[in-house]
Amino acid sequence: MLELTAEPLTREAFAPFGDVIDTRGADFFPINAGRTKRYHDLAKVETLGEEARALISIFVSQPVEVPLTLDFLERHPQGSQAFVPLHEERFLVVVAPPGDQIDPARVRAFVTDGRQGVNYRAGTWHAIQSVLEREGEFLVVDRGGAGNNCDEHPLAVRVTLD
Ligand SMILES: NC(=O)N[C@@H](O)C(=O)O
Ligand code: NI
Repeated sequence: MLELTAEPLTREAFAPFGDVIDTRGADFFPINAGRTKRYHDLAKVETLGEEARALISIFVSQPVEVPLTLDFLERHPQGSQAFVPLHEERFLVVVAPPGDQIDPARVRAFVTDGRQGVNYRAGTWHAIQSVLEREGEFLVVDRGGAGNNCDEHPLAVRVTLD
């Protein structure tokens, strides 16, 4: 069983796996006669393969128990997948770099601070949505289309919080 302690999520640490969606530390430009700050292009949406298109969904998730025990990670080879909390929900993120095998030494666990969202780049191995403390609502942007877009890889992981 791989034992991990979740680290606070940062853009830098998450860079090998995708993007952190957050206004803090991001550039913006004014639009709408200066009334709006556009935090532009915060994450790369990937929709690959046949009949590919971007989907916008809302996930309503029940909270996970901590320590979180996992027996697999999944990946979406044909597209990215973004999760943005709608009510400052915190969630756990367990990831491994793209590739056909998972190297346990390269698996990382993060905890978000409620304001952060994540965008898993296509092929990044990740745990399924794991909200903490209370029911969570997430805006999800991912890929629809033909063919398989979800692979599972067995992996036994136990994630604790500091
Ligand atoms: N299955 C599904 O749409 N959700 C998962 O991909 C997930 O990462 O939660
Ligand atoms: Ni997923």
